[in-house]
Formats: sequence, structure tokens, C-alpha cells
Amino acid sequence: MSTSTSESPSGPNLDVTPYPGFLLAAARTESTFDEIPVIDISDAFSTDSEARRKLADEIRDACVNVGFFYVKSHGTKESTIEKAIAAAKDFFALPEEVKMELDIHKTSNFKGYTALLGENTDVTGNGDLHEGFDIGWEAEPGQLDLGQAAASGAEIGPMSGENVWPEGLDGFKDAVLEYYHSALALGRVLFPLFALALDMPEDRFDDKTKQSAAIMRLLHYPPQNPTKVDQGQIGIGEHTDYECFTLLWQDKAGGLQVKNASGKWIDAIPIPGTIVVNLGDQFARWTDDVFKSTPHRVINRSGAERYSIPVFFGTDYDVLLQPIPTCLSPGRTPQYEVVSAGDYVKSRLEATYAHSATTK
Ligand SMILES: O=C(O)CCC(=O)C(=O)O
Ligand SMILES: [Fe+2]
Repeated sequence: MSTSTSESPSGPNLDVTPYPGFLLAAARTESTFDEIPVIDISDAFSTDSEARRKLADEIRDACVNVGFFYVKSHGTKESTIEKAIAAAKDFFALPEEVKMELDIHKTSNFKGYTALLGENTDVTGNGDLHEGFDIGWEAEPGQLDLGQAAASGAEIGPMSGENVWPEGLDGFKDAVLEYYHSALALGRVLFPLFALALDMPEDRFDDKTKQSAAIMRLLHYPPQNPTKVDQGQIGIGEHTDYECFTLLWQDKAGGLQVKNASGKWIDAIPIPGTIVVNLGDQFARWTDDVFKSTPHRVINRSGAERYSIPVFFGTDYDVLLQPIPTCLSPGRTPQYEVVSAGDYVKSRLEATYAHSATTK
């Protein structure tokens, strides 16, 4: 890969302008969007490179201006989604003491159950009004584990390690892993498009995402008491995601909101047949903020239970998050200190769970 000179440990070499898309660095827009674009990604599979390029341009607009978009034609079967949501409902309906046997604080790698108010995504808040169940990489039953990652205990970073599973819930693990692997497949389709969007070769992220153990969460938000919203209670507090991008399936309840640069909250309404994609901090750091990691939150005012499934795609944990060449401009000092992807994610997770860790 011809980028190595620009990513040497001594820092980026701004004399090199190897990519035609260098002007991307001029794309540092203010994200004053009012809408979240919907993008049909059928052309991701086109053998016509022009068609893929056009799709990548659409994705670039969304990444540079909004940091959020909906994908249509995402390839995840309705039946896979339905089974995963049914599994989530079964799990969250278990007695609290049974769920607490899988308490996330009992693991060192953030796998398992988070109780209501157990997370504080906006660290200035009082705890989030949702409960969750987290897993990382694991082969599907019957699938050969190609040593990709965490479950094998391979030393791939601070988040490696086995998943924990509830006992006695028929079909739970299979349904969750079926969704997980379907999301992984979609993530693998998107990485080359993001590379193209950054005017990099389509395989640019291949050697940086060999072992990225994507984290998947099942989330349950009880309906909120409207008066408590005024007192600062919230389903998930304002935050940015930590990885490169998140694939988020949400049910019909609504309540996801995205903050634009003027501080206005834009509703990311549920659109049937779509999955929401939002960029996270790893991409913001990697692109020196050309790609936006946009703050968002959830307030479930629907009066109904709300379920969602985010899957967070990061780079391999040893990858250093330093700006890639097409996102640098001479004379501009990069915004962020260089850290490894794994250390970054771990530090953000520790902060998120810190307020509940000592009470367990
Ligand atoms: O539940 C949602 O719609 C959003 C969840 C979210 O933002 C997150 O888990 O990072
Ligand atoms: Fe998020």
C-alpha cells in the first residue's frame, strides 16, 4: 500500500499528496443538516466500478455532512431481524436476578447484561433508562471458526474473550448469532464503500479489519414517564459511538435523535426496511473529522416498549488512529492525539460503566 510514508510513527508526511481526492480535506462542512439521507446500496454488488463509485459519492456526502444515513437493500433478512427481536424480548422478560447472573461487571471484556440505569452514556447524566445484552465475535454454530477473533481467547486486544449466554432460553443464542453474522456481512460490504468515499482503494481497510471483533447489543427501552424526561431522565444520553461505524436496527417506537452542528435535534424516525448507519469516533479520528461522528440520544416517548440492535464496527485494536492521507491538508494541525483503536474503545467503555461498577 502506498500510504506507509504518510503514516510513519513520526507523524503524517504532508508533502505527499498521493490521492486525487486530497480536496476532501476541504470538505470540513458544518453539519447543519435537517434530514438524514436514505441510500439504496444495491450497487455495492455491481461489477461496474462506476456504479460503485457513484454510490460511494452518495455515502461520502452523508458522511461529510451528517454522519448518519439509512441503508436500503441491506441484505439482512426480515426473518433474521424478527428472530433476533423475539430473542431480545424473551431475554429481557427474564427475572432480574436471572439476568444479573450475566452482569457485565463480572467480565473484564464488557460482555453480558447491563441493568436499567447501569450505563451512563452521557457521563454528566444519572444513568440511562435502557437495559442491554452485549456480545462480541463468536462463530455461528456449525461454522468453522477461522480464528477471526475474540472467542478463541486470541490476544487481539483488551476486548477479546468469550461471550456469556443465558441458560434455558431456547433458540436465543442461534437467533442472536444469526443476526450478528448477517450484520458482519453488511459491515464488510460497507468498508470498501467508505474507502472509496475517501478516495482510497476499495481494499484500503482490509488489512486493518482482519480481527475487528464487532460488538453487538440487544437494547430494551421501557416507555419513559414524560415528566421524568424534563428532569433529565433519558433512554440513552447524548453520546458519539466509539468505533468506525454502527449498524442500528430500530423498531417502530421511534425516539432516536441526532444533533446537528447548530445544536438542533433531528428525529431519526424508523423507516421500515432500512438499517441506520452512523459513523463513530474511530472514523472521525482516522479522517481528522472529515467524516463526522455525530452526537445522538434516545428518548422513548412512544408509550410502548422499544427494542433496538446496534452492531459496532471498529478496526483491529492494534491499529493506530492517525489521519489517513486524503484527509490531511498542509498547514492544518490534526485534531486528535494518536491512540490505538483498542485503547480508545476500552477507555470510553470504562467511563460509560464507571458509575455503576462500584455499586455491584
Ligand atoms: O437504540 C438506539 O436507537 C441507539 C443506541 C445507541 O446509540 C448506542 O447503543 O450507541
Ligand atoms: Fe450510539
